Amino acid sequence: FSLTSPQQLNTVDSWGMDIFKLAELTSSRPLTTLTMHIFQQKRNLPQTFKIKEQTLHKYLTLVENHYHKDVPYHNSLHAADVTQSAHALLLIPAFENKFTELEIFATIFGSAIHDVDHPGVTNQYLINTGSDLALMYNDESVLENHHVAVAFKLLQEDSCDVIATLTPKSRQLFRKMIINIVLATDMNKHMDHLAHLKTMVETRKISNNTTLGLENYGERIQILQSLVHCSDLSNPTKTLSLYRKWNDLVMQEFFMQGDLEREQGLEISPMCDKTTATVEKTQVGFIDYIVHPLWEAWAELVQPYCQGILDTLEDNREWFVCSR
Ligand SMILES: CC(=O)CCCOc1nc(Oc2ccc3c(c2)CO[B-]3(O)O)c(Cl)cc1C#N
Ligand SMILES: [Mg+2]
Ligand SMILES: [Zn+2]
Repeated sequence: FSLTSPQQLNTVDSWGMDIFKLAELTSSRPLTTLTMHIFQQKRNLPQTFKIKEQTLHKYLTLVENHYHKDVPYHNSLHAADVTQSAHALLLIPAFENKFTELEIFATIFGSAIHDVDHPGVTNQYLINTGSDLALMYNDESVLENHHVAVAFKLLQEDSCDVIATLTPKSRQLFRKMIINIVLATDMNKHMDHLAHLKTMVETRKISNNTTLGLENYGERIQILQSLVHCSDLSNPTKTLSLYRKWNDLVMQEFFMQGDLEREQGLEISPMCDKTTATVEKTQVGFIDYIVHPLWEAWAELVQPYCQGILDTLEDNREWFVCSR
């Protein structure tokens, strides 16, 4: 797997990396290529945790194969995009030497697996249709629980256990962090999460200490959860051409779900009815109620490092307003 790393990979540290181009160059194995590159070239994690290159490659290939190629948005390209975005956010100077190697490992790993085996429909759809997954997880964070369970199940495959060399204590902490990070990507948890982030920003202001509160696990994991959640909702903060590509893909996925709901005589979910939805209105609403408040809080927490990202988000919103 000494992939001659496509020159695209030398933009892996930047916010504007074109992951679509990487997918073309790697015959659509972007997740494995990108994550190997970040682990090895950028973070030296196999060295730190004595992970054999073959084990890491085999596991990432298995994970990538468990993303659905026929799902327009929630496939391995989205996972690669979130992983690269999370990697770029971890490089913010405010975080320099703030997180342990295990926390960095968990953040990159958690991003790579955070949507594995996503079926291309929402939690609500799985609940409404009485799916086996909803039955399994009692309607609570159904997809997110499934993503974590699949990721850990795949570790048990032959020579795929990338955390075999960790001490039992580190394995336990790693697993706890992955569960906390991936379950925090459930949109049902978004408002609680945003409230906690705002509290963290306020307390930092009051105590006007410039350093981030990183005393206890609760605060540390909350920053990593926010970092991955922001990466998961980063499409509108990227260059307009990238954002419009992601938007086309997610609307295809939503409309496919709407078609399924119409066929089954179910109420059609918000944003999923291709006969009524106006894509631009959907995006302006998503930015105004979800994405901008989150990124505004995040930018304040790490100021001034994400001001440019917030500016792009606001410009992109204006573009969608004018184009509807
Ligand atoms: C162009 C975009 O920015 C698309 C982002 C996804 O578009 C939405 N996603 C929403 O919620 C989720 C956000 C994250 C995720 C999921 C659902 C399931 O897996 B995931 O972790 O990727 C909501 Cl509520 C609205 C939109 C809109 N538009
Ligand atoms: Mg998800
Ligand atoms: Zn996602």
